[in-house]
Order: sequence, then structure tokens, then C-alpha cells
Amino acid sequence: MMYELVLRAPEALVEAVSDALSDDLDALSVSVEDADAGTEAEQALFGEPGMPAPRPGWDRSTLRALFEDEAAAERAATLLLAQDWTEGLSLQALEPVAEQDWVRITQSQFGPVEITPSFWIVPSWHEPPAAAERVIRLDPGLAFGTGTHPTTRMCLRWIAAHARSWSRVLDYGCGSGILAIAAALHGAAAVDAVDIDPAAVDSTRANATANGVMLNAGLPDAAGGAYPLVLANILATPLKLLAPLLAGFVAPGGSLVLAGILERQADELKAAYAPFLTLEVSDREDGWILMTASRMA
Ligand SMILES: C[S@@+](CC[C@H](N)C(=O)[O-])C[C@H]1O[C@@H](n2cnc3c(N)ncnc32)[C@H](O)[C@@H]1O
Repeated sequence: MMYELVLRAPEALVEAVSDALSDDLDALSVSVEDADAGTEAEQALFGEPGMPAPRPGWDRSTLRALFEDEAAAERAATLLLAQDWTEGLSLQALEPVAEQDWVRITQSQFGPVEITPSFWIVPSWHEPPAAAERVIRLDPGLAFGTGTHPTTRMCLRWIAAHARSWSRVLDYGCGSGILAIAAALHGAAAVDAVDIDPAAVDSTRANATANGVMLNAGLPDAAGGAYPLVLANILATPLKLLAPLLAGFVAPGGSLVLAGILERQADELKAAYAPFLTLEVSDREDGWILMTASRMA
């Protein structure tokens, strides 16, 4: 049975204790909460979308670390509290967590995500909503892209709004393969999905199979030729570096759809793509923007 170790730590210790728990003491997961949450002393930590919060922790934080069994949790507590650098750290609880509950708690955080009233991303432990005509079955996993991030949602909305029988689609930086699968479900005849991370390529293949769609997933050199639709949800810096490559993949009459860009980065992106294509902001959500361009036929 899994055990949860609950510790109270002053701000200065939060990062070092979390690192020690996950790197040296075999914690399966570590979460940090404001120990004063729900009281007048509660503090909010704000960060730019997708960026770490400006401060690593609250004045007093509660750290919750999950362990495989009681012995591992006890060992971690004993070792941590015996260190001379952990003065101020205190043990709040060491208690069993029923595995069933842990799975249920994790699953309950991921419900179906509505992209349009008829297009939904649905975890395997949920039934699709009755109105869903197109559904991607996807569980939170190692690779990014479960439909819960604004950048992914904006790309999915664009695909749904522009659905057509694309002869070829390229998903560059495919992560879980969610955009590639969406393109296949919205009419693409052939889809190439590439990523620099081999784990993402594996995840894309598994998710495509689970959704009954055929994709050609691989490392970036699997992409080639011209595509009527090129999708890339990465981040502003790699998107700027990739400008000649990505623009070069867009077929005459084709579209380029870029995400992973913050509102204030719009001009940098426009400038980087200006020699090839004219980018415009075509959607925005939570500080993120979607930028698109078309190539003349
Ligand atoms: C933000 S995730 C997007 C995943 C998914 N396409 C989505 O929309 O949710 C970005 C992905 O791009 C990949 N990536 C980052 N830099 C890359 C590069 N230079 N070439 C190819 N893939 C890259 C990462 O490994 C990651 O899987």
C-alpha cells in the first residue's frame, strides 16, 4: 500500500526538500501547497502562462510526497529530519493512501474537454458526452497534449473550424499526437507526426492506434515535401529558429498554424516568418495566441 508523507517547510527549504524527496529518497510524486491556504495568511503565486511562478513557494508550505510503501516513507522522513540543513522542517503526517483512491483522485482531475459542442477529448475512464460526434480518447501520459492546455485547444478549434480533406498534414512537435489525430478525424488523408522526443513518437503511435487512425509518426527527418496544412505547437524560440523549415513545408494554397506563443511575442514571430509568409493572430486564450498564415495558390 502507498504511503503519503506530509511535511511543513519554511520557504527557504521547499526547493531543496522537494528535490531530495524526488531525486534521492524515491518519492513517486511531490506536491507543494500553501500551508496557510484557506486562512487570512493565504498567498497567491502568479507566473506568466507556461512559466514558473516568480517565487518557488509560500512562507510556509505543505509538501506531500507519495511513496511505494511505509518503509520508504519512514526512511525518507528519518533521513530528512536528521540533516543539519533541514532545521525548521516538521513532520505533519505519515499515512497510508489506498491505491484505489489515488487512481480515482488523479482521474477525477481529468474530465472530458470540449473543443466544440460536437468535438471532445475524452479520457478512457469517461463516457463521451451524448452530443460528441468526433471524439479523441486520450489519457494524461508522459507526452504533452491532453487538450487541457490553451495552446492545444486553439489548434484543435482551428482544425475543427477548417476541416477538409487535406491530402497531407504535418504535425511538427506532435507530443501525444493529439493534433495529428484531430487532423485525421477531420478529413486528412495522410498525416505525418514528428517530434524530437522519441517518447513522444511512441506515445503518438499508441494514441493513434487507440483512436483507430493511421499516422506516420517519427523523428523530425520523417517530415518531407509539401503539405496543405502544417501545424506546430512548440514555443516562440524554436518556432523562430524553425521558420525557414516550417514555412518551406507549406504547399501552394496551404496553411501554417503556429501555437505556443505569448501575446507579447506576436511581433517577433511575424518578423521571423516575414521573408516566407505573413503571419496573423487568429485566436487567443489565457495570454496565448494562435498565429496562422496561408501561402498563395
Ligand atoms: C507543447 S508540446 C505540443 C504537443 C502537441 N502537439 C499539442 O499541441 O498539444 C511541444 C512538443 O514539441 C516537441 N519539440 C520541441 N522542440 C522541437 C523541435 N525543434 N523539433 C521537433 N519537435 C520539437 C516537444 O518534444 C514537445 O513534444
